[in-house]
Amino acid sequence: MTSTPTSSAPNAADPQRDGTAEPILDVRGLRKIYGSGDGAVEAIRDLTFTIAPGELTCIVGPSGAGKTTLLKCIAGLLDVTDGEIRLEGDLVTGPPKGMAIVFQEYGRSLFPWMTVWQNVELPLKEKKVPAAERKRLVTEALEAVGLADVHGAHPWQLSGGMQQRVAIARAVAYEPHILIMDEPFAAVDAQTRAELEDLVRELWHRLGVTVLFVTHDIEESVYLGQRVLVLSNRPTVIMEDVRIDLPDERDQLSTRSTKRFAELRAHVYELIQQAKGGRRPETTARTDEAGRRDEAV
Ligand SMILES: Nc1ncnc2c1ncn2[C@@H]1O[C@H](COP(=O)(O)OP(=O)(O)OP(=O)(O)O)[C@@H](O)[C@H]1O
Repeated sequence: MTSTPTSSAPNAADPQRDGTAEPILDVRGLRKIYGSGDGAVEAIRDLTFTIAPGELTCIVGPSGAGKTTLLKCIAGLLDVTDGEIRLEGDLVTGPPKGMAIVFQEYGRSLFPWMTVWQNVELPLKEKKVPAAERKRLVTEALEAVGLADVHGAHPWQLSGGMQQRVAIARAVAYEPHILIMDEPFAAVDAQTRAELEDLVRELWHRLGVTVLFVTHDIEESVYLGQRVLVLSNRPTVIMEDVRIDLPDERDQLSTRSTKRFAELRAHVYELIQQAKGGRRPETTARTDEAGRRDEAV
C-alpha cells in the first residue's frame, strides 16, 4: 500500500482535526440493509465519521459501494437499519432544514416550464422567505454562478453545464449549512467539469458552507477535497480517511501537475483497486445481534 503522510501542511478550514469545533455532521455506526429475509441486501455495514463545519469532504468508492445509499440516509430520505446520523446535533429522521442537495441529473431536477429565476426562487418560496429577500438571494446566487444574464431563459435553452450551474445556484440561494453533491458533474464534458469544480471551490471559500461531494472520479476527489473518504466494496465500511494536504489555493493546471497531487491520486486509486479486490480494513469486524463475530475479509 502506498504510504501517504496525512499530517502536514494544514489547509484553511480544518477545525475538526484539531478538535476545536463540534461536528456539523456526525455519522455513527450507520448500517443499512434493504429488504429482509433471503432478499435482504446489506448496502452499508458500519460507517462512522464526522464532518466539521466548513469542511469540503469528498466520498469515493467502487461502483455499487453504497454512496447513494449513504447520501439518502444523510438526507433523511431513507430509514437507517442501525446507528444514527446527527446534523448540527439533531437526529436526522426526515429531510433536514439546513441541507441542500445537487444531483447528477440536472435535467430531471429543474422544472422545464419555469425560467432559471423561477427554478432558483422556488425553494425560497416554499421556505416562506419574503419577496425582497428572495430577490436578493436569487440575484446573488445567479451572479455567483455566472448566470445573471440568462435568468429569464428556460433550462432546456441552456447547455448541460449551465443547467448544472442553475441547480447549484438554487442550492446556494437556499443558504444551506451543508451542501450535498451526488456525482454532480458526471454528465458534463471534461472542460465544463473543470470549470464547475473550480466554481464549487470558489463558492465553498466565499460562503463557508460545508460540502459533502460524492464522485466516481478519483482525480476530482483529490483536486476538490480537504479529505477523501474512501469506501470499501459493499457492505460498506471506510477503507481510509485520506487527508488531502495540498495547498488551499488550487488551480487545474498547476495543482494537478504537482508531485503531491500525483501521490495522493495514486494512493486513492490503489485503495479503490484494493476495495474492488475485496480488501477491507481490519477494524471492520462487527458483532451481529446473535453475538457472532462477523469478520470482514
Ligand atoms: N432500493 C434498493 N433495494 C435493494 N437494494 C438496493 C436498493 N438500492 C440500492 N441497492 C443496492 O445497494 C447497494 C449500494 O447501492 P448504491 O446505489 O448506494 O451504490 P453506489 O455506490 O451509489 O453505486 P454507483 O457508484 O454505481 O452509483 C447496491 O448493491 C445496490 O444494488
